[in-house]
Amino acid sequence: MSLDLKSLVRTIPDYPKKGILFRDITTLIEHPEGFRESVERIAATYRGRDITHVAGIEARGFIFGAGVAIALGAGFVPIRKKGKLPGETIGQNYALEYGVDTIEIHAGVVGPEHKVLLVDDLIATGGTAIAAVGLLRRTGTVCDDAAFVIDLPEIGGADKLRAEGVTVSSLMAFQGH
Ligand SMILES: O=P(O)(O)OC[C@H]1O[C@H](OP(=O)(O)OP(=O)(O)O)[C@H](O)[C@@H]1O
Ligand SMILES: Nc1ncnc2[nH]cnc12
Repeated sequence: MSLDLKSLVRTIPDYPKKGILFRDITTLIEHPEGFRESVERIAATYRGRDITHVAGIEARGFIFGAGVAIALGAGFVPIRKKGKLPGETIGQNYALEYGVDTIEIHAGVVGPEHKVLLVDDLIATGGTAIAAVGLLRRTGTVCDDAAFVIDLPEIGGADKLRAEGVTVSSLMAFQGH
């Protein structure tokens, strides 16, 4: 029987720094089979789809995105928080469930000839993912697919991302936030 990945995610009530029901993926990635199977299940959905690059959002999106990129034989594009990338960047502001931030990518890395899959650990309001897709699309690249380990559907971010013309997949959903 396949592994119950959802049971490997830890829930932290009233996470003190952020005041929300925090869905913690560290317990999932600390589990060797849980981590491997999470990455493999995401990659299986996108095999044969000509994905040239996986874009992962700092920090937790790096963990899953890098694994999916290797599994698909794609390049990895780090989407970083402001001021972290060493080269010339383009950036996008966005609102979080708990604050505001800016994400950046290196300029000139992806363009119209590329097909990018966005990967992150979790979608809540969708603010981060919508900003990431918008940023990638500003380069002219095709970014019509996004994969998440966790969806919080009551918050509605995945539906907002779908309204942007993005096909969204997730490995599990949690009610309550
Ligand atoms: O759908 P949203 O409401 O935008 O929230 C989801 C984002 O929030 C978390 O990242 P966070 O910015 O906390 O960064 P971290 O990965 O560095 O902890 C999570 O990893 C997603 O990237
Ligand atoms: N509820 C949540 N749990 C973990 N990470 C998050 N990022 C945004 N909302 C979150």
